[in-house]
Amino acid sequence: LIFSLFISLIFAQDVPLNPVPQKMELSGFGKAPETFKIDQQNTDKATQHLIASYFTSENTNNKGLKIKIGDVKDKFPKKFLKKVPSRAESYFIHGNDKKITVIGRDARGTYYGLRTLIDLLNAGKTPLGEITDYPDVTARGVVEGFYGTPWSFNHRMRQLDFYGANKLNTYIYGPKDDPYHSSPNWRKPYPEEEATQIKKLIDRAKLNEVDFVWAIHPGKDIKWNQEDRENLLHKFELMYDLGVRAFAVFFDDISGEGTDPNQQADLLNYLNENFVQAKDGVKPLILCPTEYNKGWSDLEGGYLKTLGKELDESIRIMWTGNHVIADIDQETMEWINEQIQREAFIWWNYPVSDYVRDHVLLGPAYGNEKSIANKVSGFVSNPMEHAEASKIAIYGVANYTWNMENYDPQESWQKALRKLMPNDHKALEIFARHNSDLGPNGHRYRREESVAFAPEAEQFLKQLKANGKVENLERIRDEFNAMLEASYVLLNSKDNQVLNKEIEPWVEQFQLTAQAGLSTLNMYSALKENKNEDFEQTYKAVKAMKSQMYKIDQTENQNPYQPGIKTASLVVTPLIDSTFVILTKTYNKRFERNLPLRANYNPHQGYTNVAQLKNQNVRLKNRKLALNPPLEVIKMEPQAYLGFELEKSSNIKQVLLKLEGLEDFSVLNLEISNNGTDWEEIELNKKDNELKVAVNKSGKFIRIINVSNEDVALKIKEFSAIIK
Ligand SMILES: CNC(=O)C[C@@H]1[C@H](O)[C@H](O)[C@@H](CO)N1CCCc1ccc(F)cc1
Repeated sequence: LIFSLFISLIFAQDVPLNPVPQKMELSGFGKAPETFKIDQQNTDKATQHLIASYFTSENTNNKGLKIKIGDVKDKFPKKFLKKVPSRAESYFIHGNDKKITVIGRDARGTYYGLRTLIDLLNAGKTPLGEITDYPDVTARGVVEGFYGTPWSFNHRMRQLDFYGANKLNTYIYGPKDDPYHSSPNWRKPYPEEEATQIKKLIDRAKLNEVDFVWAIHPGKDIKWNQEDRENLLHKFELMYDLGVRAFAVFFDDISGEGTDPNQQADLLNYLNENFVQAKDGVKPLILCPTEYNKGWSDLEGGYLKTLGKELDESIRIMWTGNHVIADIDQETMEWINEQIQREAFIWWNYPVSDYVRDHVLLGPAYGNEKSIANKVSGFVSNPMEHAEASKIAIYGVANYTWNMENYDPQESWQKALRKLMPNDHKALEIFARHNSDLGPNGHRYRREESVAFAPEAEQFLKQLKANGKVENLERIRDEFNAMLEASYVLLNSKDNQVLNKEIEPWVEQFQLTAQAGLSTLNMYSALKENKNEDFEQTYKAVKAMKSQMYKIDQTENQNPYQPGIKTASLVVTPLIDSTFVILTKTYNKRFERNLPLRANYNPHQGYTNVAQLKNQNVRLKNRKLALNPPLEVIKMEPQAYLGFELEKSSNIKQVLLKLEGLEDFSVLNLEISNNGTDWEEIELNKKDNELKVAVNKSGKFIRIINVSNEDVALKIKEFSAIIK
């Protein structure tokens, strides 16, 4: 065993076998010859296609190294046949300098054996000895189940090829925003064009030994009656006619009638009897329950217990873990499997980013325990809307689900980067290691980021705050330089234009971040040498970079949820912003200057004569300019005012005001102005303290002003302006 482990270690470093096989007893490798002679037994279409695509007239002839490939039903030496593991999709390879034998337990096993052999041949090697291999998890792959722009047809075709190459066998089609998957059109057939595309996807899936699972999401408006039962059956028939042979029913993220577990179970059992069992070649049904995580399950209600009791045992039940976004451990599985009386089918909500859309999640796929292989009936990843970038995590899931106990997140991550960008993987690594955390979010799910750099950043800030001098300036500068250079290599790389297109805005933002970092370090040096002109010059440069970043953040990736482009948000960006403020504060104090401290660029300022609110921050998000609501009570003397100064005169669409603690609202006027001296009052219905005022006038200044001759005390819950 030690020996075979030793070999597998060499293997792991030396030949990126996707994924790492379970067991290899090799005396080493042969040098792959120029030509081969293929002797294939009754292989299936996918294997024939793979053979034809790799062994061409270029590299096959009668004198070539023999490769005999087939499955356990074919004629092979007994001593080999008995070595083929009994599990589905397993294979056995024997190689010496005369001949290579590949035997699959079944068609898919043969295909995977050939994939492993081709990985070796691509590395110029042949196996000398034996490889015995099988998947740890039955269903392995991806559920396209996110909110946002569904993947394109071309991206899906690429994904299926990636799954075939990495032994993933499941792709569940369930994009939340596809109207024919969900309400209102789940009852309707796909239009001609989409139907044709689905047919092509199914054929491509077959050629990659991937089950294309078509999911329906009827729960928002399903009626528990015969009509809708027929509607669902009819839609499944239509999808069957397109070639779908695996089906799922999602009841997640719904409320109302559709959530009834007895009705859900009856429907699924009905579909199972009248469709799955009635037709040939259809895989077991998959259900995504309404209570799909422990945080949302109401035990007294008995929802999960009901499903566990009522649902035919062949039907898989999906589960995201102890929370909507959660990593999976032993305890998670023991709890849910007991509830539903079967092994749950894991829906891992990573690297999905539809709740942190301004971030890309490019880090290692880590956090799931390695002891759960026989506790799950499936493990699929819900990815980002950025299909190509999601491959980094998906590659990790491929390794994790095939050979779980040997899974190494870091090693898989490095291999994935090389798969995606064979030449410029180093640049991608530098970019990816600073683009992996999600930032603060409602699910409180976080990832490591800038791991190696974080201690340096911490030390730098600590010393800068303590005594204005730092010892690791060079190491910080090196990282910013590496980031800058990586951004140019990435933007210029020909390795993977599809990936480039997806991450380009983030790479541009990353480039500006690196430049802002380097210039902030120049501010540090200029301050230390009292080169005040240099300091102010490089200060201006940083502000200029920040305004460019702001423009990217306001124009790219605009969506109603988390618009914009955030990069390196956990360690690098905070380091730069904090350093910038500390240095500017020090400079202002030392030389009696008052350079604005705000690191982050915002063209609009607060505008007030209330001392309390001098530096009250204003936030611009998606055309909405909001005052960060001050928590304390504000005292406004007569003629005191509070509001905004815009970068330039703009159309002010609407003003929103939520105030508290005001008896008589008439003391305040809402006014706008183009020059800060001539003010125009905007009519307010001064009775309620929650106001949405349509303005639709252009102005550069917006304010509320105390027009009485009494002091006014009030609390501002919201004061914002919609600018178009
Ligand atoms: C297994 N099914 C899911 O995970 C459903 C959805 C989508 O798949 C989405 O991609 C994912 C992560 O954002 N889930 C979160 C949904 C949380 C949510 C839903 C409704 C709310 F009101 C608040 C949060």
